[in-house]
Amino acid sequence: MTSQRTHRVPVVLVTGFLGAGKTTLLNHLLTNSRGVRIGVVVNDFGSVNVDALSVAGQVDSMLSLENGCLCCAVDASGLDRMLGRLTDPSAGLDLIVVEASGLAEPRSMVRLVLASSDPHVEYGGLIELVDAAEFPAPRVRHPELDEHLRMADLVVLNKTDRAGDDVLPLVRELADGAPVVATTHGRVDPELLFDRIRDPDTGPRQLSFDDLRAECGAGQDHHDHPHAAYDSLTVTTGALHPRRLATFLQGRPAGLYRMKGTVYFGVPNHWQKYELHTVGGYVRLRRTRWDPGEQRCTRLVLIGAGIDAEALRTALESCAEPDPAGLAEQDMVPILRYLES
Ligand SMILES: Nc1nc2c(ncn2[C@@H]2O[C@H](COP(=O)(O)OP(=O)(O)OP(=O)(O)O)[C@@H](O)[C@H]2O)c(=O)[nH]1
Repeated sequence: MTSQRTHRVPVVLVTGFLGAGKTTLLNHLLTNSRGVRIGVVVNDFGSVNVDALSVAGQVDSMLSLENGCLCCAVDASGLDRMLGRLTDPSAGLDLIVVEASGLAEPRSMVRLVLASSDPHVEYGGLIELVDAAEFPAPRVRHPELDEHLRMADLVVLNKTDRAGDDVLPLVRELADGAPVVATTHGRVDPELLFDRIRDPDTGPRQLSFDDLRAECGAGQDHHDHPHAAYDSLTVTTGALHPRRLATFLQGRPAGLYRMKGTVYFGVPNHWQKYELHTVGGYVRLRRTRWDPGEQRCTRLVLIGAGIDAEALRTALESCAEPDPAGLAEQDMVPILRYLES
């Protein structure tokens, strides 16, 4: 192995539609890293990088980008600067994982990494996550998702606990020869990625010129990208009334595909921090702890197509409760049915 080789750090891209489980997979890799030192670049679509908050604390080095898609970068220099900081030998990292936003265009992401002028950067492959339960609906709206599967070096069919048996054969067919691994909660064998560090010959397949031909080339026209039709908004407020939030969730418009973030209820015996995730028809609430000194508040990112952002903001803000300590514990009942066991 030459000394130059030892200084090249594989950069693996993790892509997949909104809510497919990218952060979950990333956290799985980080907690099962088996001594492999991993740097992370997290890119979120909203103005608050919820994904960055979810992985913080577990990672050897993390850089976060928010409010826009990395794939929209006009040139590679922004990503290059970030990758340069992580691949520098002084950072001592073995692998960089870039978690794309759920609306990123994988081809553009690959091009950005391949175009890197940083001699330490080595393209490490594309992992495309598929939400086995929600896959059919976004696929109708975004036929390009089929193509994303064809480009991948590894397809992870996630959330198989929520899906029927018919999805795996379909995804295998669409993946066109790329390996497909069926999982729950992003629990892929980390060796699938780490092997590539130890044995570069098992690295990503070479993408052809056609694969990479600039769909958003010289003119950088992003109208074909999934995110062109999507809006996001961030709502920050105090405590939410659990019943009002439950009603909001039940009546949320179909276009509101994704919600994520932190909810504060402040109801007696429910002072904890709650993480809320909605993906299509799926709603989950997870009880967790506030960090020391963390402000007790609600902060949610909402992402959808054809949504009336201001109406949603008003509707969610009107779930606020100025005196949550005055509520009774049974007010939590309608919302607790979404609580993860
Ligand atoms: N039932 C089930 N839920 C899962 C599984 N994997 C992830 N989830 C849940 O799906 C929700 C979304 O997961 P994330 O990992 O945040 O998805 P993401 O792809 O990072 O989301 P975006 O960055 O917004 O695109 C969370 O509530 C996860 O706990 C799974 O295999 N089964």
